[in-house]
Amino acid sequence: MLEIRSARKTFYAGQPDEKVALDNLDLTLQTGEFGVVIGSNGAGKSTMLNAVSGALSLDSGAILINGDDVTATPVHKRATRIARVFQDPMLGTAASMTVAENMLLAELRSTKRTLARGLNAQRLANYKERLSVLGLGLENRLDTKVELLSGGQRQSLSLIMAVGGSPDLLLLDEHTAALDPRTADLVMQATVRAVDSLKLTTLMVTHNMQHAVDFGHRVIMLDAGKVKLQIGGEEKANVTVAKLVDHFAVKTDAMMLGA
Ligand SMILES: Nc1ncnc2c1ncn2[C@@H]1O[C@H](COP(=O)(O)OP(=O)(O)OP(=O)(O)O)[C@@H](O)[C@H]1O
Repeated sequence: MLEIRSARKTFYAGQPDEKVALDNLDLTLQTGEFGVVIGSNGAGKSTMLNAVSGALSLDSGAILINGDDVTATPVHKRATRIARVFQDPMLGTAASMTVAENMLLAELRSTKRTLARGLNAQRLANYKERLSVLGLGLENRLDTKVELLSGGQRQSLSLIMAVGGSPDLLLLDEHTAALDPRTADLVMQATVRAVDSLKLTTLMVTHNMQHAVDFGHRVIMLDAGKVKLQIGGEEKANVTVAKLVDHFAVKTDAMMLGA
């Protein structure tokens, strides 16, 4: 479970270009819930993820993970509980190493074990099983160098590597934004399979309205550092891209009228 309580973050406080990025933002994500965060540029989406991961400290407010207040916990300590996948498919994996070696690296990072026993049969079987969850055939390419994989396969590998340590929370930071539309859809399907099978509590930021409609349990719309709208349950099941875009349009009209 993730709780963000009255989170406030101001950049350049007291200066002419002061910017309130998070404005007493409140958000709760239940254990096993998949929340999809949308919002126009500058709404505060990245700032919120950075505050949750610990990359950015809040001016005030609190972040709780499974009831533990981690607000003052440094980013490297929080990393043991939080997995994060970024936009760039090149970032999360080592290109010159094989799929299996990348999986081993991720395992060692999350468990602090030594390389002593390396890629033994038990580990390889475990990696195959974990990779098969993605439905991309990566389990049959353990000896392939990662540089030979497509961007989508590579991003999906990053995802499965990130969640190997059974994190309390998965943060997806526009992780399909750098991919072509077809590949982005494939990665989203692989993401949902991984999230469902591992029952991960997930917060995903996306600019892709179709993905916000198609995936996740709840759409969370941010605006000016606050949660403007949340759509879950039955309403989420029936929401359309047009309806979501309407909500953006309302805001834009209001801004044009100087509201
Ligand atoms: N490091 C920073 N220094 C100064 N201002 C910042 C910084 N990070 C974000 N901001 C400002 O805070 C506000 C929120 O930015 P943020 O990046 O969180 O928005 P976003 O919703 O992620 O936008 P986008 O969709 O463009 O990524 C913006 O006005 C932005 O200019």
